[in-house]
Amino acid sequence: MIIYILAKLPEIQDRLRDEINNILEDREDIGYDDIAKFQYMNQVICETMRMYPTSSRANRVCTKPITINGIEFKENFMFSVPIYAIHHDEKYYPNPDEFDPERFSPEEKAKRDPLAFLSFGYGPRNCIGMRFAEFEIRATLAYMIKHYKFYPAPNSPNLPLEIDTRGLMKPKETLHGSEKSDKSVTWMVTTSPFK
Ligand code: HEM
Repeated sequence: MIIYILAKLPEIQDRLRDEINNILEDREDIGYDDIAKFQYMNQVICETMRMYPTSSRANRVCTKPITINGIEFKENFMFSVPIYAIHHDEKYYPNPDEFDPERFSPEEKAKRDPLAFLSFGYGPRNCIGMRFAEFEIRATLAYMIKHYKFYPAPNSPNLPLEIDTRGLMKPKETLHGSEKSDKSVTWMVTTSPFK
């Protein structure tokens, strides 16, 4: 999904590439210390996960009765926290269908309730693989953006993508590869070696 978005938004892709090249310079290896410096990349990833959270909801069971904002939760009540709906709530994210990594600048983030971003869930039962996933995504993205430039394939749907929120998030439309594809073309975007 993130590569698709970057193919559609070349200015953001170029800014991200500048950041990666500034930090890695000519090095091929990507270390833990580098990952912590990828501020703009972090913003791009968070904004992708805001618009297209992998899980559209998190489920919980009420262990003791409680009333919150006038809503009574009885013991053993099952309920869902609507991640997708919260991530698209104008109250937290004005113009929510626009992809804007600036929403996750340190200044903007500090103004927002941390519970307005729930891609990995929250609390003692949040995603156990979060730190691993965060590292893996950043290292993979740094390598891909450093070495390739991504373009949208013909007939690729425009942003924002319509998504199916049943179960794990997926686009409603198939993201087609290019008909002129060669070995360097992925299933959803055309690529060309960057150097
Ligand atoms: C982008 C990648 C990932 C996303 C967006 C994601 C998202 C989530 C979400 C939303 C939850 C539910 C949290 C809650 O209810 O508060 C969850 C739970 C979980 N995730 Fe992930 N996850 C990712 C990667 C991973 C990886 C790489 C692993 C394992 C290596 C993993 C293992 C788990 C496990 C075991 C749980 C259940 C935790 C529990 O019930 O205590 N996840 N994840």
